[in-house]
Amino acid sequence: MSRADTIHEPGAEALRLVSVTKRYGTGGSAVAALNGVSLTLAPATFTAIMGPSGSGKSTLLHCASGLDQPGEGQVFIGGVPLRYGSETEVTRFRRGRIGFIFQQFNLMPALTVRQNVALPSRLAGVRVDKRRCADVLTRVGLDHRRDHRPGELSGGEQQRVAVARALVSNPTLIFADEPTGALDTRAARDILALLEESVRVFGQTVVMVTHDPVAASYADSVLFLADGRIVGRLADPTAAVVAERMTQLGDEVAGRRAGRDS
Ligand SMILES: Nc1ncnc2c1ncn2[C@@H]1O[C@H](COP(=O)(O)OP(=O)(O)OP(=O)(O)O)[C@@H](O)[C@H]1O
Repeated sequence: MSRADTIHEPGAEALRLVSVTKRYGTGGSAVAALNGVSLTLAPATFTAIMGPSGSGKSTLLHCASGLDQPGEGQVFIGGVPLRYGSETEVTRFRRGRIGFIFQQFNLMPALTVRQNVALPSRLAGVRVDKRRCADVLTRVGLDHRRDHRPGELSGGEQQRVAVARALVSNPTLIFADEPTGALDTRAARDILALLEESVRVFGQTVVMVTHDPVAASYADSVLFLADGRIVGRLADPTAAVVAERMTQLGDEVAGRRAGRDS
């Protein structure tokens, strides 16, 4: 696969959220998982989302990617408003725009590696480009395992298949929810290197939720969330500085929650 095949044209923005709010439940038991979040990410950037447990990281990823619909606010992907409708419409909208990588890989155990990579195309009713599948499997170093099933692969290899599946439609945006959470250090490094390559070589935009300061240090910047709000941004993060900020943030949030509960 040549760089010219896949590089994305620079545009004004890859992702924009405007005053996105998401509440769960009603009345006294309502939880504001996101509370008026606005952000703009430039193309070909790598952003990590961090924050204490329950701060809204997964909800942010789900709302930004169309897996979930915000209660209020708007989401734009490459300047185009995210559309909600039937599953088919949403799947079509995402194709070529959005790729997902999850902590638990989410591969279909009965399908081969190649069939797993081709699945998003099939679901979107698009012809499966065998050459493209082979190219992305080569990129993640697994074309020689294309006829194996996920159960025959290590966790790190399964996550590399999931990366290939996310890349096959050449999306402008890749959302990763704790992509290294279930992996050992070496396998995690392989996945982070692939995400980094997507940004630096292929011009894609990566948004990654992580608890791991080392994983976050691969990003260009870290957005910190607390209680459903963006409370900080760190450019050129190092693992040590990220770890320190996370400790501070955890203490602040715990202090606020204790104050509310007393
Ligand atoms: N489906 C749901 N129903 C009710 N409350 C929910 C639901 N999903 C999330 N929440 C609540 O919204 C808040 C934010 O959740 P979210 O999963 O986005 O946090 P997070 O930062 O990803 O947490 P973690 O790091 O623990 O995965 C939490 O208080 C959570 O309990």
